[in-house]
Amino acid sequence: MSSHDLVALIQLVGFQMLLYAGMWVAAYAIVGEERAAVRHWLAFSLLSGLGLLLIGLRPHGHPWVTHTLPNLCFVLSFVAVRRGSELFLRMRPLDLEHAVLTCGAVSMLLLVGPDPADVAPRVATVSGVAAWVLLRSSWVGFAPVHQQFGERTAWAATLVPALFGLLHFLRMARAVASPEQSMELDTPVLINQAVLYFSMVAAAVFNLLFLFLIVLRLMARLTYLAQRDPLTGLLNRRAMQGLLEREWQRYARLRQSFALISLDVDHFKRVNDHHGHEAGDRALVHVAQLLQGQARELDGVARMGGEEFLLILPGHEVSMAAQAAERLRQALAGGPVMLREGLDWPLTASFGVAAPRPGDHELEDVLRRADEALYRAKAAGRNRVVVQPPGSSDHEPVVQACTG
Ligand SMILES: Nc1nc2c(ncn2[C@@H]2O[C@H](COP(=O)(O)OP(=O)(O)OP(=O)(O)O)[C@@H](O)[C@H]2O)c(=O)[nH]1
Repeated sequence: MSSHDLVALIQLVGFQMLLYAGMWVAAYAIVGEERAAVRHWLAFSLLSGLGLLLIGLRPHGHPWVTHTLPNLCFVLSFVAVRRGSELFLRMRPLDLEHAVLTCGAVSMLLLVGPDPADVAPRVATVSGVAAWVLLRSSWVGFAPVHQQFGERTAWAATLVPALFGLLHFLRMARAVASPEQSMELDTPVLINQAVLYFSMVAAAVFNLLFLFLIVLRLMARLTYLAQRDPLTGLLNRRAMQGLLEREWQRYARLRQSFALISLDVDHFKRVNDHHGHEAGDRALVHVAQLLQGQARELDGVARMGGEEFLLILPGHEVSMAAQAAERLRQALAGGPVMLREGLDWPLTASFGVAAPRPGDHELEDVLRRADEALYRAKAAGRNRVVVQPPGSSDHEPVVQACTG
């Protein structure tokens, strides 16, 4: 490859990086929580693109601009890409290490200056930073990517940067071992061509993969939000409907039991009327936390609307569910809720418990009995659990526990 062709390749890679910078600018508007990471990746693409285009200006231009400045850009871009990835993967950024690396490399480059006789220290510095950042992030980043996005993604996200890091390591080793053979990036030798071709591939893999991972994360977040009640974070009615249908199918096909606990906070309107909607919200969050805290991992806990909640307990017979409901009732009634600083309020709830039984044709039969039991609990004076045991008449629920 001629010197002219190599410069053209450098400029091509530079423009490619600027294109990715444009992509991150466009992505910035939609990425929400990932903005901090995207800012770093935008800086990475911009700085490395700028550095490459400045190299493309050689032999014209001031040596500080065409020799030292590009290398400064590369050092900063490598640190930026690593910090962005740490933020994206929810790792604690290693800022002390970043600062030491940046200060050390920048001081070295400024100290050495653009003199053509000092190619080796410049190459060793930049390739050393690149090798360290790429190899170390691949090593440390594998586990979090694996945990969050799966094994194949982890290999894709770490193998290419690791190989690119290895290439930089070889370039650094050559600059240290035989400084006289060390060549700037625009010198047409094999290692420089390899670095440039590989950087095209690595940049494409990195930028497109991480854009894809951002989209994946956004989709997961949207799915999560579509299933949650915004105030309490519990499942919403729609998500609970899905769980109910799944459990009903299991019961209908395999006779695997499940039970429902329907509960409604007593005299909740008074909280709003006396202390305002915000205090009411605080009380609802308290109930939600209590229910979620007591539930098993496989139980479903939903806010069905207003001050009404529903729990589904897979594998539970009705008697076990009644005991669970009684525990919840006692826990709620056991202490007042702090509605705000200095304001405690006694809160109780009424509970209705039901489970499928022979003769049920559809899920609605069980839901109706749970609602009926709850209605009876309210009618009987509130703050109690009413159970409709399997086999009893729909119209004769049993008062299982009663206080208040
Ligand atoms: N703060 C707050 N209040 C809500 C919310 N959703 C519904 N409510 C209120 O919940 C109250 C429900 O009142 P009612 O249906 O009369 O029931 P209650 O006062 O709990 O009486 P019983 O159920 O008969 O014990 C109403 O005042 C609603 O405005 C909410 O998201 N936040």
